[in-house]
Amino acid sequence: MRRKILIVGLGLIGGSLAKVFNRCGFEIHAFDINHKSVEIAIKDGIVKEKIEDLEDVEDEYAFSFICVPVLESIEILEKLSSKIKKGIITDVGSTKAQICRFALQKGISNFIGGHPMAGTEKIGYENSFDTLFKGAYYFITPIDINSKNEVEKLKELITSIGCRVEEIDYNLHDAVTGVISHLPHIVSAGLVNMLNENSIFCKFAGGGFKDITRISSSSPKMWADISFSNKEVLLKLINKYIELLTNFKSNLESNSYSDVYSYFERAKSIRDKIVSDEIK
Ligand SMILES: NC(=O)c1ccc[n+]([C@@H]2O[C@H](COP(=O)([O-])OP(=O)(O)OC[C@H]3O[C@@H](n4cnc5c(N)ncnc54)[C@H](O)[C@@H]3O)[C@@H](O)[C@H]2O)c1
Ligand SMILES: O=C(O)C(=O)C[C@]1(C(=O)O)C=C[C@@H](O)C=C1
Repeated sequence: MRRKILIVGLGLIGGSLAKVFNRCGFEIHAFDINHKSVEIAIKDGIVKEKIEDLEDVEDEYAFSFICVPVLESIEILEKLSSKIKKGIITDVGSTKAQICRFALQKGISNFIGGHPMAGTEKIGYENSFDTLFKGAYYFITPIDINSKNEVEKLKELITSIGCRVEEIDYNLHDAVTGVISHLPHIVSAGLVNMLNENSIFCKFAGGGFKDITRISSSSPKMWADISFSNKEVLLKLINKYIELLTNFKSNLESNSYSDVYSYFERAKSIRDKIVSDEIK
């Protein structure tokens, strides 16, 4: 008998997981408020069964993945944890402190937080693909009440789809992703918001602008949820970023060429190292 995986939220990430787990031989069942995406996935041969209502979920899944925007995830976890007692429940949300604290508070010991550091600016099942996670880092944020055996089982599953698993404390996770993912999305959207639609700026936007703003085509719901879910971290980071720009501004005002040069020189050296480490 094929082992079963439940996916709640069959969008870009849920759909990509469904595709890779189906390829690995699991039987996939799925629930999404957008029933169409599950129906298409059944036609594609990716999903075997559509769950009509989360109240009807049976305790038959080895793994259940919550793949909805982060502010929706807690309610889903609350519902699933009242039904699923034998298998592991995990999520893919971009923030981890809020949901892990909730699981701790409610004593949901079969919940183990997760987060793949892979994605695109596209939304929905129609843009999902089975190689999205290949070679990507995948954070796992266990809590004290998890069984070590179950944490190992989740790590094994994630490794089997080609990810590099990193176990990390949930607070540290949110501090790190605040810097390398959440603040960059806020900044990128800010640059785009400086323009007006159809303006001369849009017409002439070149490679540089398109590179730094690609991620601004991402889901507004996903990013509004992340911003509130990681609010305390982001408020501090935004202050730091304002300070950085303020320093740059005063160096420019005072014609301090060497300081302005150093701003770009430091950035180049760090960015070049990130890219060269990736190739190794
Ligand atoms: N997109 C990325 O780059 C990326 C990367 C890593 C993690 N994540 C995380 O993955 C999660 C999903 O993001 P995505 O990119 O797949 O978004 P998406 O918009 O492509 O998919 C979300 C899906 O969840 C469904 N949904 C929304 N609310 C629901 C609910 N209450 N019950 C059932 N289904 C619901 C939507 O209909 C949609 O199909 C988010 O928590 C996000 O933070 C995203
Ligand atoms: O490549 C992109 O489009 C992404 O934004 C992916 C990205 C990221 O910031 O790196 C976005 C959010 C996730 O939680 C993980 C990955």
